[in-house]
Amino acid sequence: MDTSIDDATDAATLASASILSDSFMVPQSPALMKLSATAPSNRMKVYLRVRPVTPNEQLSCTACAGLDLSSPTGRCFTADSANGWLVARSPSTLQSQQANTGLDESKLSNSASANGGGGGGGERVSNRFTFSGVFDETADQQGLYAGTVAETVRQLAEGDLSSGLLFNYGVTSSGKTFTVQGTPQSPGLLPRALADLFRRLDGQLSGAEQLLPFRPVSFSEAAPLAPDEARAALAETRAVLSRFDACDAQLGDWRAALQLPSPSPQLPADAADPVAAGKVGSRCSVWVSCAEIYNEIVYDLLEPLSRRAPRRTALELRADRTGSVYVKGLRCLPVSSADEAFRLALLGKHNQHLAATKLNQQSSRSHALFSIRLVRCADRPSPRFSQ
Ligand SMILES: Nc1ncnc2c1ncn2[C@@H]1O[C@H](COP(=O)(O)OP(=O)(O)OP(=O)(O)O)[C@@H](O)[C@H]1O
Repeated sequence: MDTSIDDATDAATLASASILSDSFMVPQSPALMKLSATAPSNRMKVYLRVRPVTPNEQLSCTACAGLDLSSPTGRCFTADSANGWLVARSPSTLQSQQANTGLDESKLSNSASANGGGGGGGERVSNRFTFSGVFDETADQQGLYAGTVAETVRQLAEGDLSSGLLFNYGVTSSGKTFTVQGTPQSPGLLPRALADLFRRLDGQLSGAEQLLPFRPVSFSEAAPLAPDEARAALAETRAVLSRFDACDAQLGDWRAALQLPSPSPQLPADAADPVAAGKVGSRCSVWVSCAEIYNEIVYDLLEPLSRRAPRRTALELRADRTGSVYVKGLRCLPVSSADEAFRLALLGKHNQHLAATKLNQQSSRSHALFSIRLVRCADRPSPRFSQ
C-alpha cells in the first residue's frame, strides 16, 4: 500500500488516501493493494483525494519549474474521477514533452498500462494507479463524505456493521487534517460522520440524564452499567467538556456548517424512554475516545493534566477474548449529541503533539485515533447489544 501511494506523491501529487473497511487489513505489496482497491467483493476500499496545489508549491518545486501547475495539462498527474485512476508522469517527461512536441494528454493516458507499467516503446512515460474512487481538487467535503464514509455510517446506525475503520494516509501537508477534521466553514469527514450518525439515531438514544444500560469494554464487548457508574461516566464527560474553552470560539461556525442544533440537545430527566414507549425497537448509547500514538507510545488525549501530573500516562495495548487489540485504560466517554462528540474530537486534536514543518506550519507530529462506539440494547428483559 505505502509503495503505491508514495510513487504518486514522489511525482509531486499532493494527495491523501483513505481506507475504509469493516475488517481492517494492511496489504503487504503494491500488487496486493491494487487487488484490494479493484476487487468488487473486497470490503476494503482505497480512495485517493488530490488537493489543490498552493502558490508556494508552484514557486518552490524545482522539478516543476516551467510547468503551469494550474493547468491540468501542466501537471505531472491526472486524476480521473470517472474511472478511479490516477495517471502520474515524471516531471522530466512532462517538461521534455512540453518543450519538444507539446503535451498529448490522450497519448500519455493511453500509454499507461493497467499494471502501472510504462508505455511509449519501452520508455517509462507514465504510471496508472487504480483506486476504489478518486476525488480531484474540485471535490468538496460533502461530496467526499457522500462518496466514502456515508455508507459505513448508515450501516453502523442500522446495525449492519460491527466495526469499521477510516484510515487516512499521506505525506506531510497532503491534506489529512483538512479531509478528516476540515475547517469550521468546511467540515471534514469526522464531523459529518458524527452529525449523520446522531441524525440517524434520533429517538433511539439514551438521554443524558437517563441511565445508560451498558458501557463498552475492551474492543468489541459491552458490560452492564450500574446506576452510580452511569452517573460517574456522564459526570466525567461533562468535566472533560468543561475544559473545552480553548477551542470554543469556532464552535458556532462548525454548528452552522453542519446544521447542528445549538446548544447540544439533552433529554430532560423525565423524558419518556422511547423503547418503553414502543417508538423504537432498541436503545443506544454512543461513546467516544481519543488517543494518539507518539514515538510509538499510546496516550489518552482526553486525560486531564494538572500541575502535579503535567504529563500524560503511557498506555498499554492488550488483546481481548476475541484477540482484538485495544488500549487499556483509554477513557471512553458517553456522548448524547454530535455536538458533544465533536467537541471532544476537537479537544483531542488541540491536545495532540504539533510542530511546524517546512511544508506545514501546523503539522501533526503523531497519529491520532478517534473511536466512536455504539452500544445497542435490543430489549431490557433479556438484553442483547451490539457495537
Ligand atoms: N482539499 C483541499 N482544499 C483546499 N485546501 C486544502 C485541501 N487539503 C488541504 N488543504 C490545505 O493544505 C494545507 C495542508 O493540509 P493539512 O494540514 O490538512 O495537511 P496534513 O496532511 O494534515 O499535514 P501534516 O501531516 O503535516 O499534519 C492546509 O492549509 C489545508 O487547509
